[in-house]
Amino acid sequence: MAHRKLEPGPLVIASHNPGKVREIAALLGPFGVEPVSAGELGLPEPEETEDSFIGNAELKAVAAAKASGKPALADDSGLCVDALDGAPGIYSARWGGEDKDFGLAMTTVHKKMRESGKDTSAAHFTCALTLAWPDGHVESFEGKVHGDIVWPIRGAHGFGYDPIFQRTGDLITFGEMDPDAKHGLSHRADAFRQLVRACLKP
Ligand SMILES: O=P(O)(O)OP(=O)(O)OP(=O)(O)OC[C@H]1O[C@@H](n2cnc3c(O)ncnc32)[C@H](O)[C@@H]1O
Ligand SMILES: [Mg+2]
Repeated sequence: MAHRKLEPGPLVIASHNPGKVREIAALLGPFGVEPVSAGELGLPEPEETEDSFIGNAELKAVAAAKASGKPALADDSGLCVDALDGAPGIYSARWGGEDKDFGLAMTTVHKKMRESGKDTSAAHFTCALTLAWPDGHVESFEGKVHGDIVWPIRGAHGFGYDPIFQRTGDLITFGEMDPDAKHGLSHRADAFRQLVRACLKP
């Protein structure tokens, strides 16, 4: 079935994570949409009750589109560590606790790896992006980037788990990478390319 195209105009970024909102606004830069964040509109942060990245991205995008009456774009993403059977996965934000402390979350990843007898592990980031319209129509895309967990943490760029993730073939972590470079090769960039092809190009 044909994908629905997004018309130029306002687009709600249905995320309460300032790091993500920054990256998504940068990715949307060239496409003539006017990003406005859920925080700016005072939209509530829905509880993420689904058991998949796409399920939670759809839940967040549909809630924001219905509440605002405008198309909305949500991102559900996370770090999946092979040595931890894919954890933290969809619980990546929750490992930061109430204070959203990703120093704590990264230490927890390292501690659990050590407990399972591993000092290193392959890992990947996943990003599900959903565009939703006020009538309930959704378009969803999933992107990935593969790499390894490094310890100790390195770099102060990006957000979340960036300082412990090194993409396969790179010598620097996402935390050490220039933000523009990360925008070109991340899990979010991968999902975004699919979304652009399907919904933003005429
Ligand atoms: O749900 P919203 O409001 O968008 O914000 P959130 O931070 O709760 O977002 P998620 O529920 O999708 O949780 C994803 C978590 O995974 C981590 N994460 C996702 N993408 C990342 C990236 O590019 N770099 C580092 N960590 C990332 C980060 O810690 C996020 O908090
Ligand atoms: Mg969340």
